[in-house]
Amino acid sequence: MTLSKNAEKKLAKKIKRCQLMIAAETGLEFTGEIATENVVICNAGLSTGLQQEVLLEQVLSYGVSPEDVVLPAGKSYCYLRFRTVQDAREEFKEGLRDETDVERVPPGLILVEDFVDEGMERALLGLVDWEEEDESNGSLKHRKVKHFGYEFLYGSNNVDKNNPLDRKIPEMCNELWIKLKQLHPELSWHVPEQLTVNRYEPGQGIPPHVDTHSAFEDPIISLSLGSSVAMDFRDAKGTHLSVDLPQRSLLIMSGESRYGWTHGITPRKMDTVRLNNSLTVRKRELRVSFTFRKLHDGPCRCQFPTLCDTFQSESQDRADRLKEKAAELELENVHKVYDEIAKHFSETRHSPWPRVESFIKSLPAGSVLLDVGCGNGKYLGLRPDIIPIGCDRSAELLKLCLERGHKVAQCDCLALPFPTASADACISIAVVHHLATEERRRQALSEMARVLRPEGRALIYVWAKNQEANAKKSSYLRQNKHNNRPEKEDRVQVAEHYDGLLPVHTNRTQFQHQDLLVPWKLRDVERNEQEAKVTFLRYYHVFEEGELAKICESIEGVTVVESYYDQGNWCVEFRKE
Ligand SMILES: O=C(O)CCC(=O)C(=O)O
Ligand SMILES: [Fe+2]
Repeated sequence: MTLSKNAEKKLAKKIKRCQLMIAAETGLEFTGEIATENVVICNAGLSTGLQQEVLLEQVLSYGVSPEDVVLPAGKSYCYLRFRTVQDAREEFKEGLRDETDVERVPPGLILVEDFVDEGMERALLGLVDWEEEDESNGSLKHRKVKHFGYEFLYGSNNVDKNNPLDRKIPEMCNELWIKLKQLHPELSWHVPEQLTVNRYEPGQGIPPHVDTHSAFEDPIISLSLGSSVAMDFRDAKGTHLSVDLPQRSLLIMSGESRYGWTHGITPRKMDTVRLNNSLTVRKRELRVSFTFRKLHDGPCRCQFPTLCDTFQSESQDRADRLKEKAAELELENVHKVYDEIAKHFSETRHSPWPRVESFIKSLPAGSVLLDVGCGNGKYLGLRPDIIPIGCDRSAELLKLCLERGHKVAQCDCLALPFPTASADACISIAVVHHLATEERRRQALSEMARVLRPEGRALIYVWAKNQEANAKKSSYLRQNKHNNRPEKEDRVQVAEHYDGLLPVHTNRTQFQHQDLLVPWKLRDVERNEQEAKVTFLRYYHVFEEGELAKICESIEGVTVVESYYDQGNWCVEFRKE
């Protein structure tokens, strides 16, 4: 618990008083253990000005939701009534965690209690004239702010480096750095260039945010003056920690707490404070915080991509580049490769996959079956009583189909040369994962839906990123005869004719990335040497669970009938309405 010793004592006394009063009024005894479905919260009742919503919002965020909240008229306590004693215990455990749990704070967060004394607090508060209207006032609807050095732009949580303010950080603050350096010499602390003073009336707050990574150095510090407050921290996994910031304490957000968690203050008039095994509410007073930041130049290189502006913009750049280069990438690293490896590839592709075969076997006689990306045509000859038509981009693979007497057409799956509603069924096995953007993958699936007649069915297979679903290795991984392990160096190899970086996968190992190049090693027959091999790199986008079904569902007139995992593939059967 982050209360000063004094406040802690005061609160403990108050709680004891409260308990005695409730005991006298109701004849109940306090045990500290839960034996019924009721949990009493002291100093949290109608007479303390508590609103039910405030209580619910806070209690719900900790554990099981209560069936009922009882706020007896004119009393300073309330009851939470749970469905079962078990639920009440859960809540008690969760909401009123023991001392160590309550002290949980985001990693890297340091709280220095009583960082300034009351004299310094008064002096600092006196620095800001809230009546004065000038360029350093931020225009915010719900709270007042004043900026020094640079304006902190709350829209972007950034500053305009080219637009410094005339008003600099007051000199009085210098003693804060000296003290901080003495207390925490391990911090790479720089003298700040920017100060934002936030003024929160009770009931006001600040939305969850992260101070833009690339704009400011680590750490960011914030001094709480005038009132204590609970600050909410949330990480990418959804963990929520409420950290109590006592009056006159200094909050230091460094490392993970600076980069991997958002921080914010929920707008409300009181906070739930947990002390030992008790819960109580504390009214907020006027709080003024001093947040100091040092500007940072260049990109951020943190380990927390979810909240990192640099990572987000760089990955957007990568995605944009990939979009532009998608067709080129597919030409070089899919179509040309299949033409080169057609014969060898075909030798490795004989037996039909059982569930694809049973899909084909389930079709009524006379059905027109379209195989989009038919390869060597291994699914075209399964039934003499249907009309299978294959299509593929690779002329060399189509030659093999023709040799086997199949009917095939050469085309790109993004534009099928077949009339709308002309096929009864469609299969596309291990094809859509060769398309380099989600837009193109959706386009191919939409084309299949278009050519299907109403009620027509399609079966799609794509490679799964996870090759070990249900703790069982896929046949692809099981063929790892040489005990291959992912090779680090290979991952940054540049794909020829593609100006982005794509990792090169190590065959027969789990996928490390979603977009990658998979090597195909071909014996060099020209040189007729057993060992001389040429490596071709095929582009793949391997699918996450649910990804394929989600795209199919987003196509108008398509209903997903089944979505399943089969030997390292994500598979969807869909029907056209
Ligand atoms: O009031 C505080 O302590 C924090 C303010 C804050 O997060 C900010 O200004 O970015
Ligand atoms: Fe902030």
